[in-house]
Amino acid sequence: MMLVRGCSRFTPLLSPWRLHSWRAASAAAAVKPADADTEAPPPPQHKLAERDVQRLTFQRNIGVSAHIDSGKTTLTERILYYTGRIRDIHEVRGRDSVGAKMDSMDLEREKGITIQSAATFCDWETTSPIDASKQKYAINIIDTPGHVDFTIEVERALRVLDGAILVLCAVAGVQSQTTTVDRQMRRYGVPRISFVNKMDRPGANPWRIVSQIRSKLRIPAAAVQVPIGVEDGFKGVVDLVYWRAIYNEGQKGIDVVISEEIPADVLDLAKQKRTELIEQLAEVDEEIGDLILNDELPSNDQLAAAIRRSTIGLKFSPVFLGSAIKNTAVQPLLDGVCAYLPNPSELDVVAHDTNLPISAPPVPLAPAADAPLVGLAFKLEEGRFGQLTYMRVYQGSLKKANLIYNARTGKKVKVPRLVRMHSNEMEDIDSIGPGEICAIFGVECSSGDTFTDGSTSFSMTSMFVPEPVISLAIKATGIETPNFSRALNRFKKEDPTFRVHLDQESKETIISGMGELHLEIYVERMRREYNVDCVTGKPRVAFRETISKRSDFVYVHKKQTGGAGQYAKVCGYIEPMEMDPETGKDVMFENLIMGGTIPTNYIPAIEKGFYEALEKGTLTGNPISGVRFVLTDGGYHIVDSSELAFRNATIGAFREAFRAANAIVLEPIMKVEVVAPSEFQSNVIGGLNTRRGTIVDSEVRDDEFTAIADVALNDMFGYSNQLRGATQGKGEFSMEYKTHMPALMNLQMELEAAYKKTLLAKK
Ligand SMILES: Nc1nc2c(ncn2[C@@H]2O[C@H](COP(=O)(O)OP(=O)(O)OP(=O)(O)O)[C@@H](O)[C@H]2O)c(=O)[nH]1
Repeated sequence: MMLVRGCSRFTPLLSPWRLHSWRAASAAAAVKPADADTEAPPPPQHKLAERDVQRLTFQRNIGVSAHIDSGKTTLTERILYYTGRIRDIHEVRGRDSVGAKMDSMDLEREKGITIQSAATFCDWETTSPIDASKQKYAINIIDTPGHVDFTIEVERALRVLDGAILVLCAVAGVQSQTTTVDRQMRRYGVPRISFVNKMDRPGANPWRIVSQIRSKLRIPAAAVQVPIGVEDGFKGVVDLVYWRAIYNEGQKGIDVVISEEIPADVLDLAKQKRTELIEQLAEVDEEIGDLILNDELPSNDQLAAAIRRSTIGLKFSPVFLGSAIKNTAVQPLLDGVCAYLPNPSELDVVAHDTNLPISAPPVPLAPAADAPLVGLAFKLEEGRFGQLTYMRVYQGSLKKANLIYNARTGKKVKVPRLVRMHSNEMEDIDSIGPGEICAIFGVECSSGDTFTDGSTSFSMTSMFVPEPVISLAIKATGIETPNFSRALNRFKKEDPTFRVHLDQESKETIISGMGELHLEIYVERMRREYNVDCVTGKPRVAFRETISKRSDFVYVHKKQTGGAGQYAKVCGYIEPMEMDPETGKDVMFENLIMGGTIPTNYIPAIEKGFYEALEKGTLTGNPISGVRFVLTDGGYHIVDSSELAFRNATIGAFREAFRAANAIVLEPIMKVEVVAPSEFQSNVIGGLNTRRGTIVDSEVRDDEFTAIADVALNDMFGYSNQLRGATQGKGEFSMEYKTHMPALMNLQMELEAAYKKTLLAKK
């Protein structure tokens, strides 16, 4: 046996090499799936210099994503330890009460869940024979939450990452949140390697998981390793590509031991699985396909190259196996990150030139250091030193004290401080190159803003933001201090899925979000971070209203009451609008007026009026979505027209047109996953049926079964109690937002009647 790595446990934080090597993710959003029918963008305008290529080749920007409790944080902790980034391993909910590095919030450590994504970076020298250079790879990692209530954290991480590790439990396999993460990875075109964790658990079965990846996630996949030992006896893996056995030894598995000798008891299985790997690749990779047709076998390097090509091409996912908690086979996974996931220059990233019409083709960006700067602010955090803005630099370089321009607002700002993040710690830096992630202080902006050096008008598409599904009335106990609104404003700014509004009728502050846990965490953070104790009302479903047909309007707002009058005329139509799958946006204002029938300085007031009208539908008082407002004509009066008059005219016009457009109520539909012992299957299915659930999938394995159903959120209140009763407390469920659907007519009528009653009571 040969001892390959007795890795130094701790590398100094500020190694000179690392100072220049922290890289980060790319606008994977721009990566088109292999079979996309859209035309490929033209090649980037800026060529990469040799030193760009050198730097980027050894750069990886990855996310770790999965269903709740799959072991993402535990895995990331090992990665940081083996790469020398942290001195010791601390467990999630560990007995030492320190907690994992990436769960830095007190609440995360107490609850043992990840709430916010955390970024860090490390270096890795791969053991893979393909890489003879022995140069270390710089890996930026974002650990994301698994709980669906914090899905925006996954969304924004994947928006700016180049590749991902999809973690799956070796027993539970593909779970509901795995399919959500899968969808998010597809949305942003992020190549992924799969990691079947918890191989030490009784009942671990990687082959079932591989087949689930193929059938449920519909991506060709094959194991690139087979396990040596099972469950408690799991002690290493056979690398099927380079045909070697890999074990962990030493303190917490720090030493990687590689042997050419494949243990006799797994030899047949390894041969069979290597053949399966080649067959799967032959389906998606031409070179391997041709070799097989000619009855030839690929060399190890050919096999590795094909895995890399097809993974980056989004046609394949190589599957790795391991046990993070038992410190087994994590290092080979890191080798896999370097070998099979792309570097920032291998992805097509585009921006839109805002000087050109929307229909103009996008402009390709290149991660060249001397190209004009293009960066995307993807996450905001309020810190002790002001706003901390996480930014991915896609093109050009960002330097401390530089002036940068916000493409949305046109504002010019100076970069006062530039840092790299290691969970909650920061490292000051002077500049950062393309393909990297950094954070800047003291720059006011919104999440999703693009920054440039002012020489271009480029703007990048933002991320997908799902609509809230649940809301609560909230108020401070005792006298309300300024901290109450300060906290709400901060949370609203940091998290686009957290909304706050004042209900004009009840005068209550209403907070909305992605689930009860999401809102609960914010209420708790108000108490801890702002010293504001709050009482909350009962959770309410976030219903919405929409229209089902086009409706034209010609509306004159006219008031003559003595003094200055008000006059404004707006003409146009509203029509149903589908959600943009890239951004989640489903409302739009369009101005088609030509020839100045309304002076251009009144158009923003009309747009504002439209967005104001969307806040409250006339049926049930819920927000309106799925509407395009098109302004085609209008009229004004030289003296009596004003911004206020046009705003009021728009609100009046919209309300009138809305009533005529067959307005309906929409309710959130949730994807509910229930896991329980098989003996309770009929109880559980019966329970879901009584809640008008539609069973979309079910699976029985060993003594356990899983049912997945679509159920209206309104019908889910009290489900945990019912499930407990139906399964003697042994059933578990999770749910996540799927879509909004028209509510049944009787529910709509009920909601309308209740709303009318509150309106009447106010009069
Ligand atoms: N048996 C076993 N348990 C593991 C393994 N990895 C993690 N766990 C346990 O699984 C639980 C969840 O681990 P985490 O690392 O918090 O999982 P996570 O995916 O980061 O969790 P969230 O971010 O809250 O979704 C913890 O109790 C871990 O100790 C493993 O390889 N084997």
